[in-house]
Amino acid sequence: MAHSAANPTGDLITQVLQALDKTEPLVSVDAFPATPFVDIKAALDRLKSRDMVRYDTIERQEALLELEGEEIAANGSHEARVFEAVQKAMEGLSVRELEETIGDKNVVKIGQGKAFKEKWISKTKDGKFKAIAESIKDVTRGQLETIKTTRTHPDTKTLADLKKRKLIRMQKVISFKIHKGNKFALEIPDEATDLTADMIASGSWKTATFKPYNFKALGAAQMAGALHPLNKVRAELRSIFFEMGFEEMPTNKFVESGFWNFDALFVPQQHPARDLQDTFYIADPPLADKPRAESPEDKKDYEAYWNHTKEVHQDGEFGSIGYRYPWSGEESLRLVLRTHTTAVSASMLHKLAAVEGPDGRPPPARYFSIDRVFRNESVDATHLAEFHQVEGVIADYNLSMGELMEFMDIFFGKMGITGLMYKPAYNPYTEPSMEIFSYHAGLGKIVEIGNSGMFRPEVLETMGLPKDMRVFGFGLSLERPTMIKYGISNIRELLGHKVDLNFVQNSPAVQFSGKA
Ligand SMILES: N[C@@H](Cc1ccccc1)C(=O)O
Repeated sequence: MAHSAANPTGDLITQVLQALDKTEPLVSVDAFPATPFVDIKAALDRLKSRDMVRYDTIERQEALLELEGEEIAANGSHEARVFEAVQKAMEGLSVRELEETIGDKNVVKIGQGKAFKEKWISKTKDGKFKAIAESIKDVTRGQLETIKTTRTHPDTKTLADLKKRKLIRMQKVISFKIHKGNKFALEIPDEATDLTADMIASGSWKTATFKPYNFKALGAAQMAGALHPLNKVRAELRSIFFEMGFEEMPTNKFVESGFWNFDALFVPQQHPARDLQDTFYIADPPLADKPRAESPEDKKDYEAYWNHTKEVHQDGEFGSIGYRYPWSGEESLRLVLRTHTTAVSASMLHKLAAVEGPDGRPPPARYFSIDRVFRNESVDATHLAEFHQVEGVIADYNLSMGELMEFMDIFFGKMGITGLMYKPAYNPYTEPSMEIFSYHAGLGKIVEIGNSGMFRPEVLETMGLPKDMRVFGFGLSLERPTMIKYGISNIRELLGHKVDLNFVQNSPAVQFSGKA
């Protein structure tokens, strides 16, 4: 908005008024050929709103000389130059001599042909050019000179002709034809912007000139709400999940029991992830109630599931020998800030086990969530104690690893990430587990983009899911793709109190194009 054109200098306004005082109507391109159109218009609009001028917009075609046209206007047409050179040499000129005199082979080549045709020159027996005309008239040069000064030519045929010869070009010029308005004066009078109490008291309002309202003026740009870059990427990812048939999981609880965050996922109670260094524990209240149904429709026996989980940890089942340690019920009830949204996936899968599909068995399902998780990490440029996890879970009968890798290709392909690579990894709840990598051309290196795996029978069958139902899960952070997308190297630019609001306000929308 603060463009200079919207606020023309007083100088230009004074110049317009003075020029108009002498010449009326005044044509802006003639009076101010070098002043930008927008500046003139802004000045005129200011004067017009005060009834000091009236103006009409006029459009006209102007003829401008091309480079060759300029040269002819300055030095004469090719044929005229040939004639003049030949006429000056008493003995006539050979082609080479002519070329030397004029210094441009091209001028000689075109010029001598035309000069012959016009019967200005002829050739002697010894091959020299000789002038035969007394004098000539260089019509083209004359026409171009006229155009150079007037930017047009009275004969439209001449204009068309010169344009065809590429000596001139036509250009549309917008100009203003300006007349004096009813309140014309040589300068804008002093203007009051507001009617004040003082003016009313003194009566000066009666004679004051008020600045006219400009109802067309745009208001100052307002700072409106803007989606945070993480939200923009999140929205894009959600639409990819929905498009691929996923259902969104309810991830509204940040606090979970150790049971859902760890035990249901067959994470042993001595696992380092459960250490204070890795997990935030809640002090008050320290313990959750035993797992239970949260809605009357949920007919699962949570108490039995809790006990069954204990048995599988201690002694194993479903082909597993278990961990062989005394499982503590109290440890499983300790409240934690969830360390992954897989805690929610666990409770979703447990519920799925009770759903009867058309054939009486749990139907295939696809769940996803994108929400916050917490880890007791040392904070650095790329790690905070909290981040957003993108999680997907696919449950189906007889799923194979090949199908899952195919799915990953499609899913990440939609985000523009291609050429996935896998590395065997370890999660207590999946076997096999695979870290997912991709080559990032922008960074010039291979980056880890996620973690994945097939849930173990100890997890699924304890929940009551059928043996031949396989469940594949994967997780990635929302921050990583967002940082890459926006070229951010420090996570604090994205999260926390140091975030630059201008960046949030102006970050472009993300559209995963499906291209890397
Ligand atoms: N929970 C894993 C991601 C994951 C989800 C589901 C299966 C396998 C892995 C993580 O936090 O990295």
